[in-house]
Amino acid sequence: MTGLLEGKRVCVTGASAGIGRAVAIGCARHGADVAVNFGSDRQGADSAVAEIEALGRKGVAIQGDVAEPESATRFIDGAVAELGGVDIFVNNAGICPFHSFLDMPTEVFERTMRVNMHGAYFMVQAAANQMVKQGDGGSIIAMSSISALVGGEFQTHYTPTKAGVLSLMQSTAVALGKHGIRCNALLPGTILTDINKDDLADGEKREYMERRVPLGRLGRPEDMVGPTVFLASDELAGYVTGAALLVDGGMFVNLQ
Ligand SMILES: NC(=O)C1=CN([C@@H]2O[C@H](COP(=O)(O)OP(=O)(O)OC[C@H]3O[C@@H](n4cnc5c(N)ncnc54)[C@H](OP(=O)(O)O)[C@@H]3O)[C@@H](O)[C@H]2O)C=CC1
Ligand SMILES: C[C@H](O)[C@@H]1OC(=O)[C@H](O)[C@@H]1O
Repeated sequence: MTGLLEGKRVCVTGASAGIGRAVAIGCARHGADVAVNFGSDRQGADSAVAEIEALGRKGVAIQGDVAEPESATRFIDGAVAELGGVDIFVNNAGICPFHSFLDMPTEVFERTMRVNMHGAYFMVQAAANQMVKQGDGGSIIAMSSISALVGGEFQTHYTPTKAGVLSLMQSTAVALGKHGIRCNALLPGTILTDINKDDLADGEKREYMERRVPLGRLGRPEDMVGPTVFLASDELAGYVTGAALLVDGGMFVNLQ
C-alpha cells in the first residue's frame, strides 16, 4: 500500500538511525516529504535524506540536540522553510544508557530525562504551535515503549521517561483536540537497534528475550513503519487520539 501520506509534511526526531530512520523513509515511501532531526550522526541523517530523495520526495536533515529547548523551534522552523509546513510530527529521539539503580550517576539520570522527556515536551509543543498556526489539524506520534507499562532493573531512569511520553500524548490529545490535532503513542517492544546492541550482545539474554515474544522474533525498525503511518493517516486513524498502540510481537501479554 502506498500514497497514504501523499503531499504530507513529516518531521521525525532522532532519524539518523534505528526506528526514526526507518519511519522517516517509510513515510516518504507513502508519499510524504520528510525533515530529519539528528543529534550527532550527520552521515546517518544525510543517508536517510538520500533515501527519501531517491523515492522522489523532498528530504532535509537538521541538526539539534533535543535536550536543548531551542532545538525544537529550530527544527520546526527549518522544516517549514524547506517543506512549507508540518502536518505530522514523530517524536522519536531517545537514549537508554543501561545502569543499575543504587549507584545511578546523577548526570546519567539527568541526561536521560532531558533527552527523552524534556526533549519530547518542547518538540511536541513547537510542532503543535506550527500546526495550530496552519489551522488544518495534524497528527503527533510519540515513541513511548512497552517500558511505559513494565519495569527494567537497569532502566530505572529510562522507564519513567517512557511513561511520561505516553502521559504527554494523553494530555496533549485533550489540549489539542479542539484544533483537530490527534496525539497518539506507539509502544515498541524490543526492536533491534543501536540502543540495545550492547545489552543484547549477551547471547543468553537475547535468546531469553526472543523466547518471550509469541511471534518468535525480536522487532526490526521497519516493524514500526506501518503503525506510524496508520496513526499519521487521517484516512485510517482520523478518529484515533489519546491512544497507545503496543508493537511488541505479543511480548507484553506473555506472562508464562
Ligand atoms: N529499540 C527498542 O527496543 C525500543 C526503542 N524505543 C524508543 O524508540 C526511540 C528510538 O530508539 P532506537 O531507534 O532504538 O535508538 P537508536 O539508538 O537506534 O537511535 C536513536 C536516535 O535518536 C537520536 N538521538 C539520540 N539522542 C539525541 C539527542 N539528544 N538529540 C537528537 N537526536 C538524538 C540518535 O541520533 P544521533 O546519533 O544523531 O544523535 C538516533 O537517530 C527511542 O525513543 C527509544 O526509547 C522504545 C521501545 C523499544
Ligand atoms: C533499549 C531497550 O532494549 C528497549 O527499550 C525499550 O523501551 C524496550 O522496553 C526495551 O527495553
